[in-house]
Amino acid sequence: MSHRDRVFAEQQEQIAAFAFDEAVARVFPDMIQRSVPGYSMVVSMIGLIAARYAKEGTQLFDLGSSLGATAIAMRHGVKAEGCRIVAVDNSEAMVSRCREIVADDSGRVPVDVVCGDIREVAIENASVAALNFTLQFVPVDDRLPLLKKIRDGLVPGGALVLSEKLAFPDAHQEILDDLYYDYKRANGYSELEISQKRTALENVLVPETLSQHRARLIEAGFSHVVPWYQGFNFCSLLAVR
Ligand SMILES: C[S@@+](CC[C@H](N)C(=O)[O-])C[C@H]1O[C@@H](n2cnc3c(N)ncnc32)[C@H](O)[C@@H]1O
Ligand SMILES: O=C(O)C(=O)C[C@]1(C(=O)O)C=C[C@@H](O)C=C1
Repeated sequence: MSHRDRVFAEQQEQIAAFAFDEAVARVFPDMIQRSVPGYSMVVSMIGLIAARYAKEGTQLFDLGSSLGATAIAMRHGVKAEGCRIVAVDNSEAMVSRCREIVADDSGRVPVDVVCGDIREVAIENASVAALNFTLQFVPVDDRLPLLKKIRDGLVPGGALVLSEKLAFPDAHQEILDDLYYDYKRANGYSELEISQKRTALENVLVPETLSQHRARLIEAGFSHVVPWYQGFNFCSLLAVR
């Protein structure tokens, strides 16, 4: 059941740092759908990417899986035999709900839902990995080691999908921010909700520019970095080993 996101609807005296806690997990499908332009489309396209890149007998990783939407899209996309999906998140509230959602889903590919830190989990024999709006929450200094680990765990020709909120170096920032807040208003968020969530996300969600992402993926050892989606200030890149 999807509950309406009212997490920032009431005036808060002190705005705590944004966390993927029980209150957020409860409303997450509604929150992310109303907050990330193109979210559903990106998730379903990851199903197509998984169909193309998954190789027989390999693992697919959904890193920062929340309620498992991306893992489930991969599960229904994969055509190769003998694959297994590993969904990892360090929020217990997300993981316990994710396990129920995965159990209720009809897909046949095995999905392991792991409660853990993606910086610590072993990535091996992988043909596909997704960081779908997750890397932006990882401390900046930990991003390159994480991407190197993913790159090293991918089989040759394997792919990473990296979806992120972007920062822009110039006037594009204001143009896209204005449109992004219009998107939130059009989805029923009030000015109070928009501004309180913005404060809560400061220093928690740290966006970087497209060129920073591209340079770091190349430094991590990926051969090709292909931007395939942008909706206002949100994008998705396909990085191929
Ligand atoms: C925006 S949500 C991801 C949405 C999800 N990938 C999807 O497609 O629906 C970010 C998730 O990353 C998780 N996360 C952030 N840092 C993490 C870390 N270091 N290890 C594991 N999970 C992390 C959060 O708990 C949260 O559930
Ligand atoms: O609401 C915002 O401002 C966002 O940046 C969206 C965003 C995200 O990109 O992850 C932030 C937190 C929630 O996980 C859902 C969406």
